[in-house]
Amino acid sequence: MLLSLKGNFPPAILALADGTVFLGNSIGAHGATTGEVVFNTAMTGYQEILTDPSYCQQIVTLTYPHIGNYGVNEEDIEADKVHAAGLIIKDLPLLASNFRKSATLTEYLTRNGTVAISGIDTRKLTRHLRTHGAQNGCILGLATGEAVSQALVDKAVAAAKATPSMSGLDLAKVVSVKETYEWTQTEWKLGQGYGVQITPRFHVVAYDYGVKKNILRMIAQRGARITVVPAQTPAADVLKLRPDGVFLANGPGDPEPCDYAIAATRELIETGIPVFGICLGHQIMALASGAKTFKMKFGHHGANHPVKDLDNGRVSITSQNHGFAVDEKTLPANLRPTHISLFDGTLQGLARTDKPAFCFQGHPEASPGPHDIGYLFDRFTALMQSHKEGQKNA
Ligand SMILES: NC(=O)CC[C@H](N)C(=O)O
Repeated sequence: MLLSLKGNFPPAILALADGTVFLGNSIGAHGATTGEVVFNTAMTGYQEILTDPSYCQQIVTLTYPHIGNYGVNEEDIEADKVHAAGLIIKDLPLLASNFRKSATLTEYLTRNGTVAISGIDTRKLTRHLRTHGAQNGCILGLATGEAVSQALVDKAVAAAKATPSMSGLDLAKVVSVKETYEWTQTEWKLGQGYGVQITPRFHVVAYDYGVKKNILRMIAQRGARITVVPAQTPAADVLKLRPDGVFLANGPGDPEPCDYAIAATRELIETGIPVFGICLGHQIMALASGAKTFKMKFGHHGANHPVKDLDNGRVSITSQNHGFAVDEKTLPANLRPTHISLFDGTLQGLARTDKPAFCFQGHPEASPGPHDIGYLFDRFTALMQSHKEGQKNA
């Protein structure tokens, strides 16, 4: 087998469950990893992508060809560790440079125990996934001095085939925080770093199904102190905290088996407290309202997805990361579509017609990605403001 070694990196094998095999170099931890192989088309933001808890048990292929050129830093993290099950890239530049750089991508992957492969024809792999759908895979990162053999290739294919399907997997409770905590950090500013919310106007309870830090920062930035609670917290415990609004986070896995989250959300929406859901939170809100979700062929993962706001016709370029979607045909009468994807027409946003509750399938916190749809956080703040005023006048 032909294999070009670059920068003394040992060989690595990428195998898909259908038996397709790619050879490359191991640029992270040595060992084996398995997961659903998905592709993300964002040009920047690999550190945010790797640390997004929604990628738990997924191996991410980045279609942008140069990954690692600005290294990693201590600030651009969406969780305290890498959650992606593995990384597949085309080219790892041997020089990484940025004023905030604290380590190289390889050092970071190795430190986090993340198996990663470079030198892959990611264009070919992505076309394969687009044609045949997302499928499970295995990366085998060999140790220095180890050689690729047919036995190792067979082992990688067998591991890919043995990986359980993402459908039916409840991973929200796996990645969720186990204890409640308070959050006050606000958005990052050049020269200042992250800020702190010291004069909150609202109290938000955020369900952690695998929450990205930048979502919490954007809510805090708009005047909220946040209590983050574990995924399985019952609605009654949340109500005891007397929130002005409830946030349902993004998260990994299939939304359908998250029965505890669906039940709690149904109860909370009924109380009339403003509720805002993002991604998995959007799917949970839809399920709690009586709609159904389905597994998409290869999902949406990128930072350039056009989404149309059906209320005003405005098109936003958005960040996306989901493999499931809400089925428009199953929407009950009190759930109205607010946004659709201009790539494939799937549902991107919903609002309850009878309660102050709305949700978005993409990622308005845009970390990484364009900030076009950040107005949804303002919508949540406005709902909390009028709810508070309504309570005062009642
Ligand atoms: N980013 C997310 O919250 C993803 C939601 C869900 N796990 C999906 O793949 O559709």
